[in-house]
Amino acid sequence: MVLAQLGGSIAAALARMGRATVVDEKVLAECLNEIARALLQADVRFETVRDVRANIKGTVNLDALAAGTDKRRVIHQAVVGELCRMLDPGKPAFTPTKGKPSVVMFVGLQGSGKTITCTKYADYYRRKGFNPALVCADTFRAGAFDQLKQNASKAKIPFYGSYIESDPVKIAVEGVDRFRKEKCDLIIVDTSGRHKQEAALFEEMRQVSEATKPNLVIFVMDGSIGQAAFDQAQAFKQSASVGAVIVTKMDGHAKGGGALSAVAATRSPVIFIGTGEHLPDFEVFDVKPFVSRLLGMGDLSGLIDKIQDVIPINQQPDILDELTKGAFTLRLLYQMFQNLQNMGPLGQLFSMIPGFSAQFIEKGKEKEGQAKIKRYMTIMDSMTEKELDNTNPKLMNESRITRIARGSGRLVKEVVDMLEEHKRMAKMWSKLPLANRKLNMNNRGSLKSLGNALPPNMLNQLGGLNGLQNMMKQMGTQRK
Ligand SMILES: Nc1nc2c(ncn2[C@@H]2O[C@H](COP(=O)(O)OP(=O)(O)OP(=O)(O)O)[C@@H](O)[C@H]2O)c(=O)[nH]1
Repeated sequence: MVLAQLGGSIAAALARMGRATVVDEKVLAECLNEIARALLQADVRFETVRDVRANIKGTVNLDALAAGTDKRRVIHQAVVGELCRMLDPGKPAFTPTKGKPSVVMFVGLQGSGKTITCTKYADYYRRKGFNPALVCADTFRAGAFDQLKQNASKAKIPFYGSYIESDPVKIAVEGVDRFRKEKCDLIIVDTSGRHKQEAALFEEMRQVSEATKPNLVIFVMDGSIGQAAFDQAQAFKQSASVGAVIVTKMDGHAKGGGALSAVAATRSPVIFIGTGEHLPDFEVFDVKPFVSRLLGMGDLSGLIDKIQDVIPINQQPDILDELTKGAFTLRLLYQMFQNLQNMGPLGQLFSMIPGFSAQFIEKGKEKEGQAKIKRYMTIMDSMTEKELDNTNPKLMNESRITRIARGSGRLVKEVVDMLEEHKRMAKMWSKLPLANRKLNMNNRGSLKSLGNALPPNMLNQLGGLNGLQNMMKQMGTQRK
């Protein structure tokens, strides 16, 4: 996952604090030191880190806590709350409405990833049922139109541009008019970039904007510039009435934390992040779910989106009933893995599932995650029906484990590891109150808002893979 290292360090600091016999000022200070170090390493501004730290300390106030209060929980909540605050500009951006024509203009420096991001954005909304179109008003860079054309064709999105016309305003107006007539509800205008912020760029942006009257101007920024994002975002915001930001190249960049927090400090909402060079490498940026995923606590709303994108309704297994009735058996785990394998980029998915460890999430380690699932499934293939449906912890004795290992061609240690992992998930599952297992949600909107509204620790409580299964079940009733 994006910023897996930062998330991992903060989660580790919290876990260490959680293991302390007594949580006192010293333990809290150590935990905060570790968190501050992790944030600084992710290139978050010193002043921001200082404020985060002071605010957590102010919120927690150990001395004032009533006897019997779960201090670990209070600290955990304060950290999550502060991380959210750090990344939240406090105002939402314009979002297009299906069936109602919107014009969205993209601006940014050359090489920021603007062109591919336009297509990712169009593709994202196409998958949501919109009818998007792309207009290439970048006449500055030779080859810009070809690049957009190539991307757009690949994504099957209509496009407009010209090899000979050199006036970006003319192209933009023609393109927007044409797609308005064709009843496209999301017309995306890609504008020229420049190597640096310069007057000519801002003047061109102003002219295109005046001529096309966009509902939203999106500034695309390279996330690897870290804290420098503040000045850049500020300059674009002032010169081009930027309404939202997309931060690209968040994959594998330690400075991403700096970029995100710096953009937020300009009070510009970050709406998506780019996490690679391909179309699906694009994630909605929503502060609470992002922080939740960052700390390995899952992101239910993102997961719903993903599931709805990839799994046809008639292929949804109806296993919620089994889950609500019975225990979290190995058979259920097997079925969940089976479903997960159909869902595409595993790294992205795992980070949305509460309870999955950071190793599953880290970008570049998806293959290992996938291999692990395959391994687990091979092991389970060698189990008897009784073993798969078993709820008695004593059943899996040495001789059974040895037999399963031999049968699946895996090491005994691997079988034991899998059983341990299953035990961990089953434990999370068992902690969940029965009422929560039967979440009754009637529409996608309420599901999404629930995912967003839940405090992260509650998301955590939803535990393991059961949240996923609840949602799968819901999909069956929502997509009519
Ligand atoms: N790793 C990574 N690379 C990205 C991402 N987004 C874009 N890129 C790459 O960044 C490079 C520049 O992307 P372009 O789309 O050509 O950049 P641009 O901003 O449109 O450039 P101009 O049209 O000249 O303004 C390309 O090699 C992209 O593949 C991302 O999220 N991650």
